[in-house]
Amino acid sequence: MKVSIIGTGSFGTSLSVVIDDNNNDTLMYGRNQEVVDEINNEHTNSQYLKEVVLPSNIRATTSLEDALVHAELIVLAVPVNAMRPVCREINRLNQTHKKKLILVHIAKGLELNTNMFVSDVIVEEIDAAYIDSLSVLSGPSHAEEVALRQPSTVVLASKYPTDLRKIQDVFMNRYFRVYTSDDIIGVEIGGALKNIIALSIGLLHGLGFGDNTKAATITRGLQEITRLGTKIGADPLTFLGLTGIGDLIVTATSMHSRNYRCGIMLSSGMSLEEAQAEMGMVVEGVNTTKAAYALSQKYNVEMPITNVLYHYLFHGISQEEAFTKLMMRDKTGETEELREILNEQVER
Ligand SMILES: NC(=O)C1=CN([C@@H]2O[C@H](COP(=O)(O)OP(=O)(O)OC[C@H]3O[C@@H](n4cnc5c(N)ncnc54)[C@H](O)[C@@H]3O)[C@@H](O)[C@H]2O)C=CC1
Ligand SMILES: O=C(CO)COP(=O)(O)O
Repeated sequence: MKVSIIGTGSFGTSLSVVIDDNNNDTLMYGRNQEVVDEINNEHTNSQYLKEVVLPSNIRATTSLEDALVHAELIVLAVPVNAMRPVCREINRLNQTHKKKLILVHIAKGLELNTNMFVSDVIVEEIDAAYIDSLSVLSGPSHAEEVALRQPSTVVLASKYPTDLRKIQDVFMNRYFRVYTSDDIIGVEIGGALKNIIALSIGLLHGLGFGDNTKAATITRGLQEITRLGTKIGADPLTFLGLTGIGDLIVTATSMHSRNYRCGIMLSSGMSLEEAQAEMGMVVEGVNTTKAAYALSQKYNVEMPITNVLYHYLFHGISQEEAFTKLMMRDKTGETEELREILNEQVER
């Protein structure tokens, strides 16, 4: 297949290796001329993936129109905050070309201010008449390891009933196993909200807290992600899978994770702005904490960790207040709140 990857950052570049290994004709679009030249001439992308040599047939362009014309399938591999402008531009260019688009996005987060899922942002910006299919690819998959062909497993979930098998073949191979799902809400919520928990655990790690506290945060974090997701209409089983607990483990326990590392930087006294600038790559957990906090209020779902991180990051509550809020909140059964939400779903 002819595949265009929109975005020459960490994950877009690592997926170019997978897609090229599967004998697809791979073109990357990037807005930065130097990065594009480096991919074409040196077959590296040293700003985002050090020590990785890309297959020499992967090409890159700074022309979004060329990428659109080339594509039988488009992989949208930009951060959440870039998804809307990029899709708007694709849609504008497509008024001339009138292509029916097969779209796969890989962004993990919620849009700031609108609190929307990425797939909904895409649908808002690209004319329905031009969308043939729209899927999300998500799961435990650090770009650094995918690019080195380390065995990884992900999930492809679609918004529309579509021929997922055809898309699965573009990505799947002996080191990149792709499962399918029809629960796009669950897959997107899991991918987005694990960043909040990873950021929290990075903070805890940096502040010197131990394994008990981290295990509690991962487990109770999954519980609150599942509560919000189920309330919004996700299948609760999705959170037991790769895009739920799987991505939570890989992100909340790894120095590859930008969210985890951002938490560590904050614990050393850096401001949010300083930590994000130092990272030089997207830290989706920051905006997603704001958006998820807003959703928890809107849907009246208890999300204590998200709530505390939100107030810690944006309203300067102290560590002591944060722990009091978490440890001394109203007494409850371990699964009581989730059970109530599940019962509501059954009644509907
Ligand atoms: N890095 C990883 O291991 C993984 C990342 N993701 C998700 O993928 C998304 C992208 O992440 P990364 O590739 O890691 O980010 P990154 O920070 O490494 O790269 C982002 C890329 O997007 C480009 N970009 C930003 N705004 C743009 C615009 N308006 N037009 C064109 N290009 C634009 C940047 O120039 C850069 O090349 C995020 O939502 C992240 O959560 C998903 C799976 C794994
Ligand atoms: O989503 C990821 C791996 O699955 C990467 O997480 P970070 O954005 O925290 O690096």
